[in-house]
Amino acid sequence: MSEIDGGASGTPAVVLIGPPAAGKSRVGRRVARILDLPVIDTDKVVAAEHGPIPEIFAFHGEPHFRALERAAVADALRHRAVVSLGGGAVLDPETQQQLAGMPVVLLTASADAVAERLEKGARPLSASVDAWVALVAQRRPVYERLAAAVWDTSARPIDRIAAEIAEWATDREAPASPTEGDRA
Ligand SMILES: Nc1ncnc2c1ncn2[C@@H]1O[C@H](COP(=O)(O)OP(=O)(O)OP(=O)(O)O)[C@@H](O)[C@H]1O
Ligand SMILES: O=C(O)C1=C[C@@H](O)[C@@H](O)[C@H](O)C1
Ligand SMILES: [Mg+2]
Repeated sequence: MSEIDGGASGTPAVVLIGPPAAGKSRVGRRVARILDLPVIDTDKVVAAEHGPIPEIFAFHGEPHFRALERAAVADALRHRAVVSLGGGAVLDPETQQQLAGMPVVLLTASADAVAERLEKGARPLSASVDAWVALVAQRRPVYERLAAAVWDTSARPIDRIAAEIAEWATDREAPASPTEGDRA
């Protein structure tokens, strides 16, 4: 299953949020594989439909990108899938409302861990570690408020983190064991 076609209608098994380079895309792919679900990466959806994200920022500006992102996120959150959101998607009030009650997992990472990762990709709002640190400091309250669980990806293998998140999501959906009263 690709990262841009979402699969069946429903609610997500896991929604990954967090700062740029925290690992949302990589971890999302692995969690989806374990759960045998499609993965939807909203950055990839926007890029597939509208072109590379750095170009959208450069030619049309951030507000335009956010509008495209909001639509992609709203659609993704209506699917039975593992959904990886873009790092800034949670700033949108409509998205915040839609995430209420969903299995939202925050991925975090230290500045040191991210320093190496930022070298590998073009991220318009995180061109330097200092920019990343400032952006995370500003967003942290929103990330933490929306998260039902948190994993730090700084120093642990992606496979272990993904296995734990998949287990958490499965447990969360398991029907509660019957109480005395229910069994009667
Ligand atoms: N637990 C980890 N250990 C080591 N490297 C990791 C880990 N998680 C992610 N990475 C690396 O960090 C980089 C960024 O990961 P990824 O693209 O998944 O982040 P992201 O949160 O989706 O970022 P963005 O917000 O830019 O989409 C990749 O090179 C990935 O291999
Ligand atoms: O943190 C952000 O605001 C962004 C993160 C990326 O995932 C992309 O969605 C885009 O580069 C913006
Ligand atoms: Mg990503």
